[in-house]
Amino acid sequence: EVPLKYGAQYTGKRTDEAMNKWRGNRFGQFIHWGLYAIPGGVWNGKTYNYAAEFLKSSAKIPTSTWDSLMYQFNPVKFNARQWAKMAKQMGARYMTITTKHHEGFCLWPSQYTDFNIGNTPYKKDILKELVEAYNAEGIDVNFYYSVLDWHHPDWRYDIKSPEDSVAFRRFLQFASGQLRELATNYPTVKAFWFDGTWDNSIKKNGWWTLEVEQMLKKIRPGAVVNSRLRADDFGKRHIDSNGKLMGDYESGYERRLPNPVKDVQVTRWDWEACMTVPENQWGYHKDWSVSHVKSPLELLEMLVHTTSMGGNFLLNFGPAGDGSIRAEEQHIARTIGAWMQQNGQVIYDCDYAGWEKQDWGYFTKPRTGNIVNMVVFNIPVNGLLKVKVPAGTKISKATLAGKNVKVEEIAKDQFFIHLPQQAYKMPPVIVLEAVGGA
Ligand SMILES: C[C@@H]1N[C@@H](C#Cc2ccccc2)[C@H](O)[C@@H]1O
Repeated sequence: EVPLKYGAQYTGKRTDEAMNKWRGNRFGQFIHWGLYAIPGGVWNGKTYNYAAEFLKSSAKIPTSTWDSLMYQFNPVKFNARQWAKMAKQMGARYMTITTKHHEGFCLWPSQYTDFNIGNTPYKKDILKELVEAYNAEGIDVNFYYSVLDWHHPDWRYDIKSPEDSVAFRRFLQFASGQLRELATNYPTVKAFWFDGTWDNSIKKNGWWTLEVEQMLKKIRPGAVVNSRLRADDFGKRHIDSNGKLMGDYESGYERRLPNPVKDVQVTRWDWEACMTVPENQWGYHKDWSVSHVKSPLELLEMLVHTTSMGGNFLLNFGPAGDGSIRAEEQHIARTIGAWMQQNGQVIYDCDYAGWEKQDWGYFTKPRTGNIVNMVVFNIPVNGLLKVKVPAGTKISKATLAGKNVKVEEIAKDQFFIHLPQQAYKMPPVIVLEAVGGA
C-alpha cells in the first residue's frame, strides 16, 4: 500500500444508525431544479438535444446572459407539499435536491453569493420549503452540491499558474463556506451528494475534499457523503490509490447499473445509482421526443435490480421552470407507487441475497429472518421459475400474495416454483422461506 493522507478514512460498511437508515431507504427521488428549467433545452428557437442542464454550454450562452435568467425565476406553480406528497405516494424514502448545479445558482439565500433565490422574483427560500415539506412526509432530504461553478470568477478547471492557485484557493474557501451554511442552516439534512468534481483543479486538491467531508460530519454527526467528492493524494477519485472506497458509498453509477453477474463485487460496499427518465436529461427539457423515455416498468426493474445488488436507486425528476411536474413523471410516480404500496417490503431494508442471478428476475433479502424474495419480471411460458439455491439450502415454503404456491425439488439445490398462470401487468413477488445452506 502507498501511504495516503487524503485517501479512505475507513474500510467496510458503516454500521451506525444514520448509515443503516440511509441504506434501508433504498429508493430516493432526485430533483434537478434551477435556472436551466426556464429555457428547458431550447434557446433562440433552437432545441438542443444534449442534457438541458448543460444548455449554457451546449448553446454557448455568455455567463451574463445566462445569469440574467435569475430575474425570470418565479415558479408560480411550485407547491412543495404537493411534490412531497407525490414522492411519498411513489414510495421514495429520501429526496436529493440540487441546492446548486454547475450554473452556480443557489436555491437557498446563500450569504456567499448574490446569485441565489433571494434575488429572484420568487424571493423565498425554496430549499427550506422543500426540506420542511419532505420531512413532514417522513422523507429524508439530502443535498446535491456541484463544486464546479460556472458563475464564480475564481473557479478553475485546472491549476496552471500561481494566479490559478490563489484564485482557486479563494474558490475553495467560498465552497467550504456554502457547505458550512447548508449543513448549519438546514439541520435535518441527512447526506451530501457531491458532483462537478472531475476536473484537475479538484484532483490537485484532494486535501480539501477530505477536509470538507470531515467538516460536514462535525457539523452534522452521522451525515453521509458520496465517493464522488473525494480525490486522494494522487488525484485518484472515488476509490483511492490503494483500492479503498473514499466517502461512505460509491456513487459512480450514473445512468447505468452494475451487471448482476459480472459486477457482484459492488456488494462489498454501499453504493447508489442515479437514473434519468429520458436517455440523458436531468433538468427539465421541453421536448422529450428527442430520446427514449423509460417506462414505469423499466424504472421499477432498475429499482429492484439495484436493491438486489445491495444498492440505492435515485430516480430523477426535473420540474419545469414554473414549478409544475410533467405528466410523464407524475405517471411514473403513480405506477411505481401502486406497486411499492403492495411490495415495498422487498425493497426497504432489503439487500443482496447472495444467490445466483436467475433469468426470471431478482432476489432480495430482508435484513433479518430466513426469507428470500423473488421479484419476477420475465414470466416463463411454462410457468416454472427455476431457482438455484446455495448448497444445502431447502425451500420450505413459497407464497405469492400470501397464498402458498407449489415448490418442486428438481435436482440437487434446484427447485421449480410453480407460478400461478395469469396475465401479470406488474411484477409478481414470491416470498421464499429458506432453511439451511449458506
Ligand atoms: C448527476 C448528473 N451529473 C451531471 C453531469 C455530468 C457530466 C459531466 C461531464 C460529462 C458528462 C456528464 C448531470 O448534469 C447531473 O447533475
